[in-house]
Amino acid sequence: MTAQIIDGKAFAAALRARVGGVATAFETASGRKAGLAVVLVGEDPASAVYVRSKGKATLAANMASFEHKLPADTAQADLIALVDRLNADPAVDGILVQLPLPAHLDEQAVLLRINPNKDVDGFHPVNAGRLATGLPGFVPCTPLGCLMLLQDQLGDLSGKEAVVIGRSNIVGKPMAALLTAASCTVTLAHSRTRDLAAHVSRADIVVAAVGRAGFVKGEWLKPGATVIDVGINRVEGGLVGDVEFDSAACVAGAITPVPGGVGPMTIACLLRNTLVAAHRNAGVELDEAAL
Ligand SMILES: Nc1nc2c(c(=O)[nH]1)N[C@@H](CN(C=O)c1ccc(C(=O)N[C@@H](CCC(=O)O)C(=O)O)cc1)CN2
Repeated sequence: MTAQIIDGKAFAAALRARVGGVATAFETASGRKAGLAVVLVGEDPASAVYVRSKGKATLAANMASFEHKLPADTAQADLIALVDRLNADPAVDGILVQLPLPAHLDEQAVLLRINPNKDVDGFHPVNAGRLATGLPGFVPCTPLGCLMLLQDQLGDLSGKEAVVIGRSNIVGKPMAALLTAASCTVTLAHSRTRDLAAHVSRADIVVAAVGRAGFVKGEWLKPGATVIDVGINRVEGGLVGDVEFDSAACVAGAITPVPGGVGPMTIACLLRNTLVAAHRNAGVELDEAAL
């Protein structure tokens, strides 16, 4: 193995500490804590773990955490009514509805109901539009975390060839938009892409977000490429990413592990977005780029 391992866990811990310091200063300046409301519907075990982690991380960063746990058979109207109450609550700066929702609920309608200025997940189409057009808004946490890791690793990304594999609204599309804004030349590849290996072989940066264990092979990579693995696939023996780690680590210059790479950045960026929302809502100045 020759690749450097990108330690997302350590980077995320440092970001959470920085957010905690700024959150304390925010409380002094505004007379209240920044607040994050998290809504969990049902009992999906992985979602319950993520929601618990979010609550703990929020409190540890000196912000207020409001957890709303609803039964799996919650009606659409009741969930919408809760979102409306959170939209109107001045103690709540950020609202997050944990995904996936149970199948009977209309996810898009729920996400559309969140006030875009409290949409710290960055999933509302208004925030997607702001990202696409370079306006200030909220960027989805996982791609934002990937961008931070890439900039820490490579510095200026301008002119780099980047391939993003996966075109979801939550990761692939915003990731491509962020890399475009960072002046990369971006290919957004997906399940219908022909000769994916040829695209990947030209890339300085590969972001894999396809949701298929070990899908990207080491022999596809350009030697020295930086590989960001967004996949979290549960297989016998534990968690693996979308990249075949052992073969990729022999060719890449740097690679994120799974676990301990991109995953921890998701929650750290959620805290960051919540603190940004609090400053905007309270009219307290913040150097957002420095956070
Ligand atoms: N409303 C949202 N729902 C979901 C999101 C999201 O960003 N907003 N993302 C995922 C789940 N998620 C946070 O919600 C999340 C996933 C993974 C991790 C993480 O730290 N993973 C660890 C491994 C954890 C394990 O052992 O299972 C890692 O990769 O190192 C954090 C948050 C879907 N839903």
